[in-house]
Amino acid sequence: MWRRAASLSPFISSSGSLIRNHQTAYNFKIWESFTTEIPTQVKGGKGPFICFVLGGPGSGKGTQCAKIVKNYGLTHLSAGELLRREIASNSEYGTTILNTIKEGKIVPSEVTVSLIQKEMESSDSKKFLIDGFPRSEENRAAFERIMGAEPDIVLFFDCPEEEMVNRVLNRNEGRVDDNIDTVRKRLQVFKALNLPVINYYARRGKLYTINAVGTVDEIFEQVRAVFAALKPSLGLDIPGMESEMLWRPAFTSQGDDNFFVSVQALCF
Ligand SMILES: Nc1ncnc2c1ncn2[C@@H]1O[C@H](COP(=O)(O)OP(=O)(O)O)[C@@H](O)[C@H]1O
Ligand SMILES: Nc1ccn([C@H]2C[C@H](O)[C@@H](COP(=O)(O)OP(=O)(O)O)O2)c(=O)n1
Ligand SMILES: [Mg+2]
Repeated sequence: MWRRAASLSPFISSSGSLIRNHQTAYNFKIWESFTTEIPTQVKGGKGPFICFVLGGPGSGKGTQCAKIVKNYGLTHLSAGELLRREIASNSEYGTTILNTIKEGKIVPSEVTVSLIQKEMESSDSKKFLIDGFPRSEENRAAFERIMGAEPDIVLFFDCPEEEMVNRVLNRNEGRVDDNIDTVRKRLQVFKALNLPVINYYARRGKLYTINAVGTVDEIFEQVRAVFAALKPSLGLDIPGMESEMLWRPAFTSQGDDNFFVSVQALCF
């Protein structure tokens, strides 16, 4: 079992804060603290690499996580999937979880964190993609308290509400929460409880905001740029991350011009 102190090391300060040029779907203050600084938690085998994946319902988190897994081999833990599995297993919390999800609300943090904890501690992986978590300050604090860990980076899929609603209503996976009433409630909960967490990580210099409008591949190119940007400062120090992944150039299928255009689009 791994453990890591919840304290943070200083950031590498290489290029200062930058302002993004795409209008955020939510008019909040990512731009004030968005930065290209690469967080450097104390590495050296103390804990796994952790990437949280955030965004509203239908913003494309799961879709992009599947591509990250395929390209970079991180272990994907979807908080929502773990909760749905718990419902399906008729566990003691099943009914409460089901009702909470139908209402578009957030399941008590202890339940969700203990499911994540079980997965992480029984896994040999050293690099985790934790999707749909933390969805509230309470989620975040519970993870830090129980796991003694913080994310190395946080991806935020920034998507306009109507696009998210359309995607959810067309998702077609038979989910109890994919209906107009629940998704509207979920959007309210997202704004009230999740945006503050996203802002928190922006202030900590850990947030990478992805414009979630476009084709799946276009969006993934932005994700690829984030992982490429991690390479120079984290080098081979991300436990378990193969050198091949870390040294793979971004946008291999495109020219250098496209690379810089895309990186600027991501960062400014
Ligand atoms: N870039 C995209 N453009 C259009 N539809 C998308 C895009 N990305 C994902 N989708 C679709 O939108 C729905 C929600 O995507 P999903 O990955 O489940 O989002 P989330 O996990 O954030 O709720 C799915 O049906 C998915 O196939
Ligand atoms: N940290 C979390 C994650 C999900 N949940 C619950 C509440 C969410 O509306 C549902 C579904 O989450 P999931 O991440 O699968 O949903 P989306 O992929 O964003 O549509 O699960 C939770 O209570 N706490
Ligand atoms: Mg999802």
